[in-house]
Amino acid sequence: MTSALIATGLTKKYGRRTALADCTLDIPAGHVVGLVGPNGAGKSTLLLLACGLLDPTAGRIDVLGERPVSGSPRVGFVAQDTPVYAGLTVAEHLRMGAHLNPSWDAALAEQRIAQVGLDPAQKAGKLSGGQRAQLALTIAAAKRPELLLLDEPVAALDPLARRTFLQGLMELAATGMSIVMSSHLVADLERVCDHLIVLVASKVRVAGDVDDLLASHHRLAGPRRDPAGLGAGRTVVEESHTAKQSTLVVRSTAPIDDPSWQVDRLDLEDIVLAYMSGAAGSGRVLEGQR
Ligand SMILES: Nc1ncnc2c1ncn2[C@@H]1O[C@H](COP(=O)(O)OP(=O)(O)OP(=O)(O)O)[C@@H](O)[C@H]1O
Repeated sequence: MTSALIATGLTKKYGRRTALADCTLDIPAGHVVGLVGPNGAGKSTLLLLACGLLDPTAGRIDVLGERPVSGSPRVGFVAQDTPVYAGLTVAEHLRMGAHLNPSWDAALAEQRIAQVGLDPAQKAGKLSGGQRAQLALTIAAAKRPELLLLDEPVAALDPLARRTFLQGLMELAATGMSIVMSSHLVADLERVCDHLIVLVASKVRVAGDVDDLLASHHRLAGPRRDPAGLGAGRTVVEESHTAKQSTLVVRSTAPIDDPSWQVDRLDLEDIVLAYMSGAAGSGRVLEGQR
């Protein structure tokens, strides 16, 4: 597996405030990767470090095998607040992109602007939040970077614009571009991402290919009991109990063959929520998994 991004003990402090603490992760290249986690988990900080707009306080980050350099033609970045120059028109943004980026794909830029219905003569300051997001994505994509980093790019988009945006992303991914996208909209991530990372308080709670995560996580419901009896090779991600019933979210590669459990599939959102909930921090690893 080649890596798009490797972080080792990565730490970023703003004065006395720690934004990212001792984060270690490995994001594979050639995938559309969803980065999810609660507010304040450190996702934006990680992406800013990855594109070289911030320097680490401690630890190390490598992006496409190199230390990040701000403005690298190999990495495109769309920040959370989709910054554009209010006084410049859409067409002027594209001309500036062409001027600044040696690998600028003018045909791609013009085709995307037409596809999303942006008026080239419109000043960026007069665009809606969603239109600004589309412009920012177009500029980042037309650099033809090897890695595109997107920080909550669809938060401001209406459902139709979101679908268009995500389709655009899938087209870019089909060209071989690696994409890492943070978002709280897990249903969207399930549509476009083939790899998912759940980051909670700077730590990876779970990471893996979406198909593997969906296949290996189950919700079990049955008469109340101690989950320790589940057997080897099963990780209890989340558990809740009433006087009579136990409900568990379990990661298991082996089938759950005890007929007293009702076993249900989970969607990606269920899995993410299980890892993000407080119980995930103490997820029990049953004997044989250690
Ligand atoms: N410029 C800054 N100065 C001080 N603290 C900061 C700064 N930027 C981020 N932080 C703090 O660092 C922590 C991580 O913030 P970050 O924005 O990386 O999280 P996030 O996972 O992207 O959150 P969200 O989902 O809300 O966007 C938070 O506690 C935040 O308050």
